[in-house]
Amino acid sequence: MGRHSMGEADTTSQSDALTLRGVGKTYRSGLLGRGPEHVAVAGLDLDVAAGTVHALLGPNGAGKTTTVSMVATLLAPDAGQIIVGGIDARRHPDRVRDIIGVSGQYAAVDGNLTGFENLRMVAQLYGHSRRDASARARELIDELDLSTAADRPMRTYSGGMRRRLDLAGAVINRPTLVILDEPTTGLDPRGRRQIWELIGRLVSTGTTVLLTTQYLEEADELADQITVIDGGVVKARGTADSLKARFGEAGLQVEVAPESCTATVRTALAEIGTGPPARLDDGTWEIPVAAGTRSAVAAVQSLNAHGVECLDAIVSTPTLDSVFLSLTGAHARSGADDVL
Ligand SMILES: Nc1ncnc2c1ncn2[C@@H]1O[C@H](COP(=O)(O)OP(=O)(O)OP(=O)(O)O)[C@@H](O)[C@H]1O
Repeated sequence: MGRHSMGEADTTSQSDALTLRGVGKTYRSGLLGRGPEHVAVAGLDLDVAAGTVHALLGPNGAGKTTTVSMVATLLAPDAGQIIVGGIDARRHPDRVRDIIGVSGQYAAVDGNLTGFENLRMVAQLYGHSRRDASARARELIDELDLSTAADRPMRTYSGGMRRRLDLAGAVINRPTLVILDEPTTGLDPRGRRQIWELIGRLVSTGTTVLLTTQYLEEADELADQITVIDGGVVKARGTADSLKARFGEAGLQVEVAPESCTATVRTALAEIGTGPPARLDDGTWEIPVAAGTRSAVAAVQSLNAHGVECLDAIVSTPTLDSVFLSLTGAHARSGADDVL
């Protein structure tokens, strides 16, 4: 597979590929927009360095799709500034469209056409000659591992294949910024991993990726930087590790002697935890704690002081799930929720 031919972006510096300043969008419903207003995005700032993956992470209704739709020039912001590759998106949306690729627009162009025909058509819509369009379509079909299905009608494709074809459509014009709205929602773990690999390859060629996701492991795996949004505002931003360090809660798993009094264990653990202890089905206990191994020592001491024998105490490191929960009050999607 041609590792370095997929994106062929010309952004090699670490300058910003995308900048948002004070971007806002309010939806107005009712006749002539005179009904209730809904603020979907409010005063959003974002800086995405060239050649990196930036994930917008948030629960349902957080404002992720609205944000990327504005960057993709599919929706006009009411306020603020969006600069893509040095171009003001509100003033020059056509020029921005020339340098971006957007997912979700190509997979279902025509289900009766083959994957190859679909891609060739997309390339022709971008102005490539039929010959160049064919060559580019074949090249991407190889790179996206779709060769065996390339000459079958699209309607026979699995969800994962459609998603890969859609990604091919998004990169066919060699964009410098690729915008992917929930690129793996609904895919099984294998399909999800394939898309992650493709995104990794895109970025290794210098392309910048802005993606939205509700999956923590996706942001954790792919993103150089994560912006957590909820209710249209930024709750936090940083690398996965820095978010975990700042907002994540460590957990302590404790095993006590089987004959121990439940109420006493609860009391002893409550004294050292940062939240209520929970007794799991297998009889072990779990409790959120301030990060650090001292919590395990503190648990043993507290249990001993209450006359409870502690058999084991292990501190687990903070996960992005606890970050998500503490910032948005919602649990993230696990990825197993919505397999096709
Ligand atoms: N066309 C619209 N008219 C009115 N309200 C809208 C419209 N589109 C989105 N909204 C509302 O704006 C808010 C942000 O929606 P958006 O689709 O951007 O969120 P999201 O983070 O992408 O959520 P999801 O993960 O569910 O797609 C939500 O409360 C949504 O109901």
